[in-house]
Amino acid sequence: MQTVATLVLASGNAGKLKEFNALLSPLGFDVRPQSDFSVSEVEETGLTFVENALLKAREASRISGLPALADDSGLEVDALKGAPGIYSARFAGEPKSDARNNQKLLQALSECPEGQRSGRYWCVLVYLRHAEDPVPVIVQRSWEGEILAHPRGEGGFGYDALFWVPEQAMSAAELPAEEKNRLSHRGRALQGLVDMLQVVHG
Ligand SMILES: O=P(O)(O)OP(=O)(O)OP(=O)(O)OC[C@H]1O[C@@H](n2cnc3c(O)ncnc32)[C@H](O)[C@@H]1O
Ligand SMILES: [Mg+2]
Repeated sequence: MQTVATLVLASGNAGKLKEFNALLSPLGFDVRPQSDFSVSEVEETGLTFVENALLKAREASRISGLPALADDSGLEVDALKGAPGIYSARFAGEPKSDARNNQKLLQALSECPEGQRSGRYWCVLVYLRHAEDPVPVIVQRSWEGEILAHPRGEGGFGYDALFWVPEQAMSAAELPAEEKNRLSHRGRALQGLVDMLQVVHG
């Protein structure tokens, strides 16, 4: 297949990289992880997903000299006033650990009854043509769900085993990968981004 574009993925998260590859490779994108260029993790100092995604994309593009795609995402839980939000990756502190983050989430909701455990994943994608691109392409999507009281399923990453998807009657970790990519915050944001790239950049 003809390569439509080469880009660097500004993420060190193996779960995200797997999902991006599955979605972008069939569309003809040559997707390179930022580790190929020894891009190190930037400090995520923003107060919004979009600021953090911009910081990540800019750094990856600056170091690699390629267009960059960054994802800043997280889980917003209503009963926790939106936490862990932009702090989802480091909810239980450093070093980042999905297992400890999940434990902390269960603990924080231990008194919260069924029916009051609503939440959503957010994904903000930023695409930069180059490090100083003044016209970033930005797409944000959410995915509604409920936080389970016990983990279910082995797939996905992050909080997926605790994220119940009512329409499918499964946790995100029980959904087949293609199904998660079709429904998820990241999958739908990426679809939106690809559509916008065709309009904005031809
Ligand atoms: O910044 P990069 O290098 O991309 O990797 P990261 O894991 O630090 O990524 P974020 O800063 O964007 O934090 C997002 C966190 O939100 C959670 N998360 C986001 N999308 C998710 C998904 O599809 N399934 C499960 N958890 C998700 C998960 O805990 C991630 O670590
Ligand atoms: Mg991060």
